[in-house]
Amino acid sequence: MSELESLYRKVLKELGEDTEREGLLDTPKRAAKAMKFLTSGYETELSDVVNNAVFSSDNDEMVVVQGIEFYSLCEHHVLPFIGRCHIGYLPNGKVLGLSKFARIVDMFARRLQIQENLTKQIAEAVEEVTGCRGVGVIIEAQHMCMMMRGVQKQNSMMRTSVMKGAFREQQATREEFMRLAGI
Ligand SMILES: Nc1nc2c(ncn2[C@@H]2O[C@H](COP(=O)(O)OP(=O)(O)OP(=O)(O)O)[C@@H](O)[C@H]2O)c(=O)[nH]1
Ligand SMILES: [Zn+2]
Repeated sequence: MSELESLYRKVLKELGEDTEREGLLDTPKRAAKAMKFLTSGYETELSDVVNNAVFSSDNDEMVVVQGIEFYSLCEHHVLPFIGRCHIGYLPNGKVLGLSKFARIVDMFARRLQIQENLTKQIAEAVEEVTGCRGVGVIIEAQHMCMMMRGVQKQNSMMRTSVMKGAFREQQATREEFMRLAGI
């Protein structure tokens, strides 16, 4: 039994559960496996995710990848926050393989996070791998710690953004991004 598995067993016992009953026999193992997956971003590096899928291109117009869904865990309550991420960038001779945007999002989402930091880490990663002239990231998410417990608000949405380079300096670039991202 792994350390994580035995800790989950202890948690179940502390909650007053009978860990020997049929339905719970494999639960510590399953929970440990699930949590390892949900935090697998800690074992992932940007270079592995990108896998050299950066291609030369003389198209220097804005590229937007809209609506990348993600599942993360808030670092305060270890409860899920779930949402969508929109990424835009202005290439500077190099473009990134399309699927890699989603892989970058997952790499950072599968860690304990706050939404603001997740947004910033994604923007910095896109900037680092593409050397782009600017990048914008917007995340819209709902936090289970605010829905299932605590203040129990079901309909609020948190929207965070990070704008870098031309996206920060030029209003028109920022607006084009918002329009293409459907915000
Ligand atoms: N800014 C930000 N806050 C977050 C995020 N995820 C959770 N939180 C907040 O973190 C705060 C933690 O507040 P505390 O007062 O220490 O914890 P708490 O008593 O459980 O707070 P309540 O949720 O208000 O019951 C709460 O306001 C959460 O809503 C996030 O991604 N970004
Ligand atoms: Zn929380």
